[in-house]
Amino acid sequence: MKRARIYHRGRDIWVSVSADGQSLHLPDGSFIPADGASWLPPVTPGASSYALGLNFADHNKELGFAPKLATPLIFMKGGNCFVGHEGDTPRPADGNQMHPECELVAVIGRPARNVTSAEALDYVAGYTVANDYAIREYLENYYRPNARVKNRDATTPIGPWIVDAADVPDPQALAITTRVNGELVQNGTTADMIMSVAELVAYLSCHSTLMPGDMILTGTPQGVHFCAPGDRVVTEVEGIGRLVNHLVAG
Ligand SMILES: O=C(O)C/C(=C\C=C(/O)C(=O)O)C(=O)O
Repeated sequence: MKRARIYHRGRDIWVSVSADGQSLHLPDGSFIPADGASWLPPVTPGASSYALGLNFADHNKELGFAPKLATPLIFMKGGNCFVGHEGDTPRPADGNQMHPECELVAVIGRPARNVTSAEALDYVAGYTVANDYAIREYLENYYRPNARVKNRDATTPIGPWIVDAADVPDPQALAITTRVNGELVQNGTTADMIMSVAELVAYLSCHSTLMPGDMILTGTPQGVHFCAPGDRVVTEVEGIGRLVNHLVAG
């Protein structure tokens, strides 16, 4: 099953999505086409969002970092940075080195505190896709993790929907791709994550109680490709969803 959040007739509502992703089932029992819907980020208001940087050895290598960091690079995302499927993302005038980062996102389903990796996936309700844009000019001379880069308004497209965990037999066996104006610029797999989804849930749950709706962005594979206003950026995680975003001047 898939669930999405849309803006419909003046209301912010959660809907179920047909298996083929083509229609949305409204709470009143009626259906509307998915094409043309006003997609909102499938983020629960008040939930926390954690993100992991440098979780793929090939991406770390292209950026000049060690293949594996001594400690995981965790940062937080505020609600302001999310924008839904088919949304616009502003690229600042001095952000010539802005690049998309396709990521699998795990959504927590029940409170998790000090859970083990072996049991961690039982606490995951579902999965979605994020494009955690980075702006390299803003990263190079600043400490990490960096809110100036990673928490800008509407710079993290997410969605289109959340797929139930029951429909994702192995979150570590999914292709991750990004296409910019049709050109393939990222082509990885969740199999190459340094910390798996289960290890991340367990690790984070030792520091913070993870609550229903909390999200974990799990990092991106190699493929730094600078984008410009006017670009159509499509990030996709196999079996989860295809997220479309439009870069605009900002
Ligand atoms: O891009 C960097 O230099 C590292 C970084 C974030 C990286 C990711 O989001 C990622 O690898 O998925 C940072 O904030 O410093």
